[in-house]
Amino acid sequence: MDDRIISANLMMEDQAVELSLRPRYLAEYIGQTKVKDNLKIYIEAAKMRKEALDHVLLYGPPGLGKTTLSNIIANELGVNLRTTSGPAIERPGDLAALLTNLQEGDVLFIDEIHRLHRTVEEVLYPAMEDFALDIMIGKGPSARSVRLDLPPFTLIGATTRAGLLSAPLRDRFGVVSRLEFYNIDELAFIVSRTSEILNASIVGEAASEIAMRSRGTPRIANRLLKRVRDFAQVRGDGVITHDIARSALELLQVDPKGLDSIDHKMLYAMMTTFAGRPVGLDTIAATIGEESQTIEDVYEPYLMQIGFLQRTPRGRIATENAYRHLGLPMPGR
Ligand SMILES: Nc1ncnc2c1ncn2[C@@H]1O[C@H](COP(=O)(O)OP(=O)(O)OP(=O)(O)O)[C@@H](O)[C@H]1O
Ligand SMILES: [Mg+2]
Repeated sequence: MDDRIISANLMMEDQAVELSLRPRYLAEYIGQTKVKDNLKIYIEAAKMRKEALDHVLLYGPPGLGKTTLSNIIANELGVNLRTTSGPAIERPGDLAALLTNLQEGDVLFIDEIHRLHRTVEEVLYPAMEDFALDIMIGKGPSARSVRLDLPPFTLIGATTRAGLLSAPLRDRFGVVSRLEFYNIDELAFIVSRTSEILNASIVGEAASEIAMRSRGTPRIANRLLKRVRDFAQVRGDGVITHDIARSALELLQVDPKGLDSIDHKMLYAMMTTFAGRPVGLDTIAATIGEESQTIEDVYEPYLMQIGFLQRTPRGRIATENAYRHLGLPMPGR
């Protein structure tokens, strides 16, 4: 079970509050400038032509704002948004029902689109390409296929694993956008914005402190802020000062780079047990008791982003920066 405070995955405690924290328009959506600037133009153009926006694929690590952005796109277009997810669509008929209920220009959002069943995916091809639904009528030799027209619509697919998408599906998206980790300033801005919505007062340094430890991820920033706010309420007078933020984050065992005890354990093992030699993903997974998939999709991207981990053909290695961060000498130096 993934219950690390620095987990980018959606946790129970996030659910209630995330809805109220979600920016509703592009102007409120912080960062991701390139993605935003492109979308702005495509949305404007689609509105001018009174056409459905091209299909959009959003990919990137969890918690960076894919679901949020999909909601914003529908809002900006002024259309309805229908939300579903890959694993939730069990049969082709389920997808057909969703598609036939769309109105012209609507957005259909499919989260975790890499987990669509093959048979369902095949229904999606003509729907995306020709706004058509091919339905089989009858069985056996007398079976025939009938084509049903669909209203023009926009499919937005979201995935943490673009590499798992089949080529025919990927090729049918006109807009493919990769969301990046946020920088400290952007995260500090998000933390301040969230504090305002939560009616909590926070000083600038405290917002930056939380931002630095949020692994480039708004979801983590918001979660850390909520925990720190609790400390400020119980230990202080409610104001989130720099001192309170720092000591709360220390108690939560999130270090200044956003690493927790499990990251430390993993890096330590790589540096000592494996003496700096390349280590395979599965070995790392066994060492820290986490699934390989989770490490690869969620934890590794950030460690690579901050230059603590490198992938080599023979396995993962910790970098000099990582040794320095943990205060260990690099082997052979
Ligand atoms: N650009 C942003 N500006 C402000 N807040 C943001 C931004 N992006 C994300 N957030 C906040 O982070 C939270 C998580 O974002 P969201 O649920 O959209 O991530 P996601 O990429 O869909 O994650 P997952 O991969 O788990 O589905 C949102 O509730 C929102 O409050
Ligand atoms: Mg999401």
